[in-house]
Amino acid sequence: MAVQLSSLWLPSSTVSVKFVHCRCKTKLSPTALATSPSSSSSAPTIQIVGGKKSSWHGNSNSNDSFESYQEEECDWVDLDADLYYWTKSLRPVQWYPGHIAKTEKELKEQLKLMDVVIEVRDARIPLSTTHPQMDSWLGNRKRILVLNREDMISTEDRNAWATYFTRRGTKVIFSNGQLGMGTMKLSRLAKALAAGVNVKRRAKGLLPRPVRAGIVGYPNVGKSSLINRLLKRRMCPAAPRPGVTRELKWVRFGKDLELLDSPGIIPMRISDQVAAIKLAICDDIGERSYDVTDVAAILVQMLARIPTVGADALQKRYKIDVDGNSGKIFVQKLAIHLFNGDNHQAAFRILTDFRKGKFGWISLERPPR
Ligand SMILES: Nc1nc2c(ncn2[C@@H]2O[C@H](COP(=O)(O)OP(=O)(O)OP(=O)(O)O)[C@@H](O)[C@H]2O)c(=O)[nH]1
Repeated sequence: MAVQLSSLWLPSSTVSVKFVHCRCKTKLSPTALATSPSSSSSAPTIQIVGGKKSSWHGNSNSNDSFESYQEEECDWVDLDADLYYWTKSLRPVQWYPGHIAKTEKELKEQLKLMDVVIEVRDARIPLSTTHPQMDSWLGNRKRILVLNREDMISTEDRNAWATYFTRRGTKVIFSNGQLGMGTMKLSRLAKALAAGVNVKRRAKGLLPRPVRAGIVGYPNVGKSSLINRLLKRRMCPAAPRPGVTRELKWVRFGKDLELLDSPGIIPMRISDQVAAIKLAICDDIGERSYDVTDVAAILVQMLARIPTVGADALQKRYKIDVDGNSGKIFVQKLAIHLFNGDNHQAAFRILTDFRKGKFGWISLERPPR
């Protein structure tokens, strides 16, 4: 079943099926039992590893590494299953402003002109930041996958995703749209992939033309920043909120590459609400589409369970215990403690802290196995 799931690239919520086959070495925690839907079978132990280094490959002690690797994998599978239940009762997150509908239509037209398509995703949530229709839109078109915000995940996460995509035969580049890492490699790869275009043109007696590369992806994943970094000029509007780019725009990079910046597109209806909540946590969807308090509460519950963060990190930062594994109570307590009872402000603080990396370099997804 796990093989089927990974080959279908199903979103994390569906990975819960794998749990059935997983021989977890987890212990029951009374607090998690009281609140966690999946805990009726076994609730994972909250493992506090701390620091920036991800526990993806377990600790350095080789005797323990395989066991801890398996346990942590199980923790993640449990977490994905619980996330599904946590999000079930919430107001669905949906965001489809007018400019996205317009872009989707125009982009399909422009795709015909592209020699290569560069799909940008958020490295913290690579599975949740791909459009379900992307494969059908692109067909056999040459394609490069960029996992941007590489600075926001650990080296171990990066290696795990690199292995996962490489095994699937997908060309993947990690980039940093703020500092420009990966951009030169991206332009070289785009030109190399599309080199055949001018070979064909020459054979027909036509003059060579620049390679056309379209940059597509979800909102706020860093598409415009990547182009600006590559051009070393602010040619495309970029800002820390989704939906800044409103128009398709072709820009020229040197003599032989043309890039299309496009507004972020997401589906009209997001059926996977676990993915939607992750988009909200990572600020990859318009803020009006979700309840900040609900999203922050879920983030707290996630962070408490993520091996490299844990309840201790939350306690240390806010001086508040994660009681009964309830993120909502945590937000309310923080509101009383720091914001005169304003839950919205407290929730916003937690989300902002996560987005600024105050809890370390955290990927919210793991490659399916
Ligand atoms: N930490 C970090 N921030 C980044 C990175 N790339 C982009 N950003 C920031 O992310 C925010 C969004 O970047 P944009 O380039 O506007 O994203 P976009 O995909 O064009 O967004 P839309 O206009 O919604 O389509 C900006 O504040 C960037 O500075 C990165 O690699 N790391």
